[in-house]
Amino acid sequence: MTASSRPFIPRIAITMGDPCGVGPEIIVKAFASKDMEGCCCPLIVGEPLAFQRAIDLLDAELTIHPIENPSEIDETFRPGTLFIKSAGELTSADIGYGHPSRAACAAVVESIRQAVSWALEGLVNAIVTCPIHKANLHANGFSFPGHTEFLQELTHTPHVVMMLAGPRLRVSLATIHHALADVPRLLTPEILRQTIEITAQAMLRDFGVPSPRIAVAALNPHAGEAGRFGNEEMELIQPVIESLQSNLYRLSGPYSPDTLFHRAFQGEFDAVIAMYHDQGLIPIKLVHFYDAVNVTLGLPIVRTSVDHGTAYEIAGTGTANPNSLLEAVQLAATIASNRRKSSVQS
Ligand SMILES: NC(=O)C1=CN([C@@H]2O[C@H](COP(=O)(O)OP(=O)(O)OC[C@H]3O[C@@H](n4cnc5c(N)ncnc54)[C@H](O)[C@@H]3O)[C@@H](O)[C@H]2O)C=CC1
Ligand SMILES: NCC(=O)COP(=O)(O)O
Repeated sequence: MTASSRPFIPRIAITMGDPCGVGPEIIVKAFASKDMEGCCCPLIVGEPLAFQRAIDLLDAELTIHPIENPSEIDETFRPGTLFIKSAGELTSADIGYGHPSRAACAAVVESIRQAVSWALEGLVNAIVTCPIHKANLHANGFSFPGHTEFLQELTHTPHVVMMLAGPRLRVSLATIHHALADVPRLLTPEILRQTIEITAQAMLRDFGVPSPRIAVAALNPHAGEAGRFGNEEMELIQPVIESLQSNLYRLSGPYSPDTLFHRAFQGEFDAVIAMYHDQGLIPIKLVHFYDAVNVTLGLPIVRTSVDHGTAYEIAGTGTANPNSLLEAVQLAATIASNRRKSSVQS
């Protein structure tokens, strides 16, 4: 078989996240299972000590194989070997379970930076990130609210959208990590337009959904009840929806938020645009906590992530569920393949 006739197996860099949380454990569980078999060629960027500790904790049948460059691995995944690029030198004392570590911050940030740099160079087809402890990073000089904004900066992307995607519900956020009191001021026609258009493009190209049905949530109860509970629907959301009617996607709303997510979950819509973080994430985590994936839409690279955080309180207990990570890897592979197909066609 020639290189060009070989099936496309995406190479995926997975970042360790905070080594004091559940990141290394869920990675080890994923690498020890057969669930990634055939889907990709995965490698890790992080602190090898954290992975050896997780292997020992779980008594996993895995061997660590250090690498320097993704091109060193060319085989479709089979359980047994954890290929890892070291991202800094930490000691066991630096990565105590379940509490923030100042010493680990540089390696956490470097692992993300390295994965993005490989993706921009075309050495990997996608990156998957494990959770970081935001407050700890902020306290130690990291100036971004989270991965999303850091990746936006590293890739010089003007606007990105956070989507949480589960099997029956997909939600894009018009605003992300902000105080609730700031949300009405941050919701501008431009932000709404970009969120809707980037979501529509991703539904078409990345998710392969033709003519996607996109529903826009209202901000206020009962979609404002004709102005009685707020004017954002009449003055902002409705005009933006009317200005964006397209023959590529089906856009509608603004809908009462209290019933919209149920309707989308029942299959009436392919994606929902939520106005703020908890409006969108509460419903999706209620129904898809273990199988939703965080996807950054609009980037030139493919990035997915687990939907959960560092879970410090269970770190080191061996009880972390790896399913969101497995879903994130599968979705990254699917998006990478879909992007490749669309670039071949165009
Ligand atoms: N993508 C990322 O980097 C994310 C990072 N975070 C960060 O994580 C830290 C902790 O955030 P929390 O709000 O406490 O959320 P969390 O998701 O870490 O924990 C919430 C609850 O879910 C449980 N949980 C989380 N993941 C689990 C898993 N894989 N298996 C079993 N149980 C699990 C935890 O034990 C806890 O009871 C914060 O610093 C936050 O900023 C939160 C979300 C995403
Ligand atoms: N609540 C979702 C979240 O915090 C993920 O943020 P990011 O690190 O992916 O930007």
